[in-house]
Amino acid sequence: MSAESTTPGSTPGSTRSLTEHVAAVLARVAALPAEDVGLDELAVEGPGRVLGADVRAVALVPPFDAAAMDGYAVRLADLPADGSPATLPVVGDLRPGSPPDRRRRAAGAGHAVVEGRPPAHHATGAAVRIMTGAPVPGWADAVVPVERTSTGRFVAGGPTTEREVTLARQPRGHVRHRGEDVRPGDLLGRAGDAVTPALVAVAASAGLTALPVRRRPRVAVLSTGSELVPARVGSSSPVRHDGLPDEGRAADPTGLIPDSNSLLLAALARAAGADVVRVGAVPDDADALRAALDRVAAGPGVDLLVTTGGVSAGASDVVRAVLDGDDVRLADVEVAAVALRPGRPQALARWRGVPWVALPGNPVSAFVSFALFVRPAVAVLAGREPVRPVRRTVAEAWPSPPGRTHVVPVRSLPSGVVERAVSPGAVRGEGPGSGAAGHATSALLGADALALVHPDVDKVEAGDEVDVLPLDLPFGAGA
Ligand SMILES: Nc1nc2c(c(=O)[nH]1)N[C@H]1C(S)=C(S)[C@@H](COP(=O)(O)OP(=O)(O)OC[C@H]3O[C@@H](n4cnc5c(N)ncnc54)[C@H](O)[C@@H]3O)O[C@H]1N2
Ligand code: MOO
Repeated sequence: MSAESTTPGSTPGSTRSLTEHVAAVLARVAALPAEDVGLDELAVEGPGRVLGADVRAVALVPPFDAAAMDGYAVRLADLPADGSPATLPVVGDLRPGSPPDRRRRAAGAGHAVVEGRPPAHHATGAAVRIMTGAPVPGWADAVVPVERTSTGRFVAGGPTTEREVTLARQPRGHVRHRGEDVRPGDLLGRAGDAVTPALVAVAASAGLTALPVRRRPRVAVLSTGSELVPARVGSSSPVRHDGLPDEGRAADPTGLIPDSNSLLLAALARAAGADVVRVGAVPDDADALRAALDRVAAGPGVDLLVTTGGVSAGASDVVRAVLDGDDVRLADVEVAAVALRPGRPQALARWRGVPWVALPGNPVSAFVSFALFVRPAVAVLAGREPVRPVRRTVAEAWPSPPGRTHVVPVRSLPSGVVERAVSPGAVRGEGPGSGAAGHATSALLGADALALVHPDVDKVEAGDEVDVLPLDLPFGAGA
């Protein structure tokens, strides 16, 4: 994040810039230890694992000289140098999986041992049928593709029938040479790189059976608010579906709303490469929150607690009530007003030693706060570099209230410029919809990045460049 000035806010606690709060969060986490995990497990586990150490090859790839084409292995010296054809006896048939002919290579002469046939000796040389991937005999130095020979083609599964073959030198040898791809000691991946499908495959080819990877961070997410009910189909949904003309606008009789934040944060944490423990909603009751935190923090291996809501100045702000109280389980409390819109009220602490990032409850604020503070923390725990903002040109002007970093959900157009992502309400001409409002979550639906407009800027003009934090790099290799 770029450096910026701080602006006083109404939320109690110290006032700080976005950059300062990012630093405060990251100061509380460190890379988890590395452990060796088998390639078979890594292959099916999915993305999110990061190398804890450099990885080097221990074997040659290819491990032996191998045919790159189905055809005949020959010794070039046995074929006329002017490219005219020669007829050679076919003395063997090598398939992938056949052992290399070490005995004859060591002797430096003679021909391949034919499966089921005795070795043949021909003063003028010989050819051996060879299939792609089979070891090339030590005496041979080229493979002539079958379609360039008198045989024309091989019949799959058919016997070796031809006793001789007519062929000529080809411009290419069609031999994959031992170790030409990878040699022991070659660097395959660096500490901090994401485990990719290619790395798993190359490591296997290069003689490794496991990789040193950091444990996947385990993140517990918990939302607070007595207004929250689980978003379950068929439950006592507070939304009216009575078919009245004002359906969807009717005043909700219960004051309850679906708990969308714990779903949002769980999905974001998963997309950031974490394992997730989703607690769901806890009512605005300090004892209930303390008990929920205890249940999560006492469990095995939770590396980060993330809560939403209850962090501002309201009478029922339960996170504040717990953070402001005296408790032996609580440590290192920082309550901050961050010069950020949305996402100003923030708090940090430890509960039973587990780092706790308390995000505001407004859903867009929670989303933005996750992207700015929690995703980088997950990256650090995982041993990855956090995703960094990039510069992008904006397609259209928009107002930007100065004094705070204005976070605007944007989407990238095919030309690479970005425009604001808007909510259905804004499309209808109602509501703020630009995502500037902390509650207009639907503006996030089409967003692939967050524009971070500097606190000094009061208007973004078409053609301006702004910092943009990509949202679509869930398991990025550190780019
Ligand atoms: N006097 C002040 N009031 C407020 C301030 C302030 O500085 N002084 N800050 C405002 C800002 S900015 C924000 S953001 C919110 C954040 O407050 P809280 O973290 O205490 O959030 P809540 O009050 O619990 O909830 C805010 C809003 O979001 C809805 N919400 C909460 N959790 C969920 C959930 N899990 N799923 C869906 N929706 C949720 C909640 O119902 C509220 O509408 O405070 C302002 N007030
Ligand atoms: O900052 Mo609140 O987080 O504006 O919505």
